[in-house]
Amino acid sequence: MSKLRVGILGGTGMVGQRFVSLLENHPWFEVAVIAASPRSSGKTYEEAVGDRWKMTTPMPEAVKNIIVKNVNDVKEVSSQVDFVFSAVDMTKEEIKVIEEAYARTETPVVSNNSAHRWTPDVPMVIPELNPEHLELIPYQRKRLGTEKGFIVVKPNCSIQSYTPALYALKEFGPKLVVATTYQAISGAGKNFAEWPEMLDNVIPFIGGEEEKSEQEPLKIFGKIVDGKLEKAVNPVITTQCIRVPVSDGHTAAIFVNFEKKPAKEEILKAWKDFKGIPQELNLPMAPKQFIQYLEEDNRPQTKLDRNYEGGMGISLGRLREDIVFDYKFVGLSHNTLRGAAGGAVLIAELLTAKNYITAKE
Ligand SMILES: N[C@@H](CC=O)C(=O)O
Repeated sequence: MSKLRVGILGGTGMVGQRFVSLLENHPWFEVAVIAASPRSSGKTYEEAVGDRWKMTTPMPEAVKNIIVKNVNDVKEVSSQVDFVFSAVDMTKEEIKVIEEAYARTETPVVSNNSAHRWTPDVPMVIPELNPEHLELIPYQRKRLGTEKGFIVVKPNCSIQSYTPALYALKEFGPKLVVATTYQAISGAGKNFAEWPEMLDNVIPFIGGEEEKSEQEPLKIFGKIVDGKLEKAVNPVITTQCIRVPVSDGHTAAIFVNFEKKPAKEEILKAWKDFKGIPQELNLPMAPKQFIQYLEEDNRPQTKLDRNYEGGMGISLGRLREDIVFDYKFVGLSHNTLRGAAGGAVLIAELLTAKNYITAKE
């Protein structure tokens, strides 16, 4: 089969660059269009990014001479792609409007943005956890008046270091969770050269992050009722989100109470055995082993473990009983791979495998 033609909206920013890197040599997808702000349009991708290339691997040759298009030229961009990834940098309201405009041109949109995460008929998906939420797509298409176009979003990066671990323990009814996240500076789209204040420093505030970290897992745990996603009531989650001087990798320290307290061995087995459709279908970006548990007391560590399974796996450690809660443990996930562009590419692979994304005639 020939590759599907992909557009990257907001291709010059950090997440956009991550999409460009991940799609180099992708077996199913190829970058056909890169779109960005009017400021960048008309320039080659190499010129538009200039010295702001933040990936550790070089810019792929195949994209250097692509002429960047204006992201607001929805019809023109849509006419040249089968679907788009959205990493646009606009206000929430503008993002809502532009992502729907793309969907209405019969172009599926896989978004890294938060704007549509609470739109009731827009699935917010971690492919291993809640692929059944894609069943919202026909309802959404009906609202949009489309046959093929729709929007699917991925959740915030912060929740990925603990939500899979809790979801894998669903049978024991996780009911109360306290999570403190230690978030890398790439989550703010920055590196140390651009944010020297972060060296030797910790900042105890990330705007809007605690609300997302508490609420978004409940949509993932939720169920579809009458074509709308109804969020779950449990687990009740309270968080503190802290920016730490780490380049990549979000860590979370978790305390949890269950309806039925499992034995430690049951938890370890549930994590080890947990897999989803991406593993069953052997999707190109899917980690073979989604969750790894590290026995050493000093793991997981960002430097050693963030790239586990190409940055798409979750690393857990330090599981032990607690004197206040049933258990506590530590989780780690790569925030710009599993937590951002990698998670979105995996969603697009799942959508393709399930025929929600197909080549335009
Ligand atoms: N908001 C997060 C980025 C994840 O999507 C952060 O600031 O780390």
